[in-house]
Amino acid sequence: MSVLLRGVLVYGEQPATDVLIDDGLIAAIGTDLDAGDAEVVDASGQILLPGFVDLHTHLREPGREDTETIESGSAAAALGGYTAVFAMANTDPVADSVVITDHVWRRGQEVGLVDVHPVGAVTVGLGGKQLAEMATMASGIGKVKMFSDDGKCVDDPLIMRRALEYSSSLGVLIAQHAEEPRLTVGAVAHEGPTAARLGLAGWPRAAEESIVARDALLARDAGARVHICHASTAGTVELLKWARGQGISISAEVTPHHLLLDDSRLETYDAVNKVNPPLREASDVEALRKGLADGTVDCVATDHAPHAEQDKCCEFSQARPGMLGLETALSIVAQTMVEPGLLDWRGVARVMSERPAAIVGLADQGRPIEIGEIANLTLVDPDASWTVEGKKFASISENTPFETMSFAARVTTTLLRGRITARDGAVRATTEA
Ligand SMILES: NC(=O)N[C@@H](CC(=O)O)C(=O)O
Ligand SMILES: [Zn+2]
Ligand SMILES: [Zn+2]
Repeated sequence: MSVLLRGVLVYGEQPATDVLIDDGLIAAIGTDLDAGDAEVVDASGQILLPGFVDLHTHLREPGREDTETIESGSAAAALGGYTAVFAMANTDPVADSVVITDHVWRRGQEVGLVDVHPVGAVTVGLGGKQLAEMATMASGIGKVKMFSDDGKCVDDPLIMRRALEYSSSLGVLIAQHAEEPRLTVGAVAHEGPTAARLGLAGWPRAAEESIVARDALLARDAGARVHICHASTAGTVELLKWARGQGISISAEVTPHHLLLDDSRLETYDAVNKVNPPLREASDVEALRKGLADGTVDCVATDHAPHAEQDKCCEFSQARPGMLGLETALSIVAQTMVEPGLLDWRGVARVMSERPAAIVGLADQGRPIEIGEIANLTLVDPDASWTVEGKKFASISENTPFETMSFAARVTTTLLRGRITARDGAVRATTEA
């Protein structure tokens, strides 16, 4: 099985070249390569990047297969340019045991469109009281590398401290949903003038920042690493800078929606814009973009959060928080970071593939585009110009805040270990290869 990519710009750089992929590896890079019996992808002017890695995806299996499954979420991921995703543990039942984490990994491999790495829960049932059996999950078939109670904060400082100590002896990563719950009781929107005017209960920046600061100190003392999920405030960016300056091992992600949207979106009371942490102010968006550009914020993660129509199309305070992300992430990063000149395409490779792979320790992802390397690759058309329509997504759910927005760039093709998993809007199941 071989594939010839014709006329691509590797990392967006001139001159255009051909890339031949054979037997899962990059076999040749050069001009006018002989196609032989390879499938030819005419990709002139398209940008070749390492396959994207999403450290933060919700796939809802087991428990809410009416909103997303490992199969539908894998399709969304492949179409979005992803070759690896980390499926969060807040399923039903919670992924706090090796039975669930191994199921997630096995099912992902069966579907074969993207490597679905299970995230294990830090505490039993996301209850925040008792540590889950992290070592058992880490040594299962799913080889859990990341643990998170995402959806909930590990708010008890003693439990968090023990989790960090335990994680560093296991060599795994703890990812924290930074939200001090005492400061967000009943909160549904960013605490600020917009929420005050609209009569929505506010989620203050300090609820996030106080946990980021606390966990940086706990990681320092435990000699451990900590990863901050969905950073949303300018203050978090400042705290990350400070912590790095102290030599603390801290990493952080930002979502595409926090790079593009702010709380002015709430005017319509449409709960499609309700998310945790909430959409903040324009000054936060600006700080997050700058932080991502200068490396203070390590990477982009989608926090792809599918929800059923009945859980979104209701009173704002009752609606579930979260929005889709996998199929729009690259387009938004291109618009918010590449177009204004904050990142070049090499920078996109860094924040969407290389850094996330390094943070979680995936050896086969985020690799350089060189002969002999594993062909986990993504092709981007910078001039595709398309309009978002939720009902056309591979995701079962349709809760996108980007509905009717138009974007210039789009993923056209994804290859997982040399096999085309998505091309021109359609996925290819393993059996068709
Ligand atoms: N981001 C969200 O608003 N929702 C996530 C949970 C989470 O990421 O905190 C979900 O599971 O729906
Ligand atoms: Zn979260
Ligand atoms: Zn999440």
